[in-house]
Amino acid sequence: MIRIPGRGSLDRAPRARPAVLALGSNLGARGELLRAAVAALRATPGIEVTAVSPVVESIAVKLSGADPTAPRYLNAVVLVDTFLSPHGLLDAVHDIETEHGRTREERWGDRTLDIDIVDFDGLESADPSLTLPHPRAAERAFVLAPWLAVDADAFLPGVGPVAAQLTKIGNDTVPAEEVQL
Ligand SMILES: Nc1ncnc2c1ncn2[C@@H]1O[C@H](COP(=O)(O)OP(=O)(O)OP(=O)(O)O)[C@@H](O)[C@H]1O
Ligand SMILES: Nc1nc2c(c(=O)[nH]1)N=C(CO)CN2
Repeated sequence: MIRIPGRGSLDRAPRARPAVLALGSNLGARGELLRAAVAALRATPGIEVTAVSPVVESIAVKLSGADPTAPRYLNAVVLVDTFLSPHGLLDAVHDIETEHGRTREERWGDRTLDIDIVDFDGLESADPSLTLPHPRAAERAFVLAPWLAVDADAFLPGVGPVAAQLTKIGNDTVPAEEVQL
């Protein structure tokens, strides 16, 4: 069968899709690393950074629970519009992590830079290589609080409004006003 595209599809411009990225760092020059990550996102073809949240600080959560003896984290959320596919965006953020010294020895271990995809245009996916929305975002005030700060109407697919979810779990972050991204 020969498929003849309708006029609409020939004229339709590719659409940039919104995504929500969660950034974290608890090793090295944490603020500098987050700033460098935002610059790298801005420099990536196919990504437009539309908002950068305030920075928050919190105790490191390890697999064994909150660990006050580990270096504290700085976290922020970056909103983007992107022409990349979900996996294309994941590859791009992995490249940025690697360029900034990220190593993977231990699950939830200390790290120079972590960038997670919290939401990609409301998609839901159970693919382990890219689960959407991020399966642990709803339990992380260090994700929800900065996200809410840049989008009062933020909504987590399958969960609901971020404002209500943050009230439910409690906000254990503190503002890190001295760090500007
Ligand atoms: N939404 C997502 N965002 C980022 N990575 C994801 C996502 N869903 C699945 N992954 C996969 O998770 C793998 C491990 O990611 P990473 O090392 O950042 O985990 P982590 O930060 O230690 O833990 P967590 O996923 O709980 O934040 C990645 O290689 C990636 O393929
Ligand atoms: N406070 C805090 N704890 C964490 C964080 C994080 O970003 N902030 N990230 C983790 C794995 O992604 C594990 N624990």
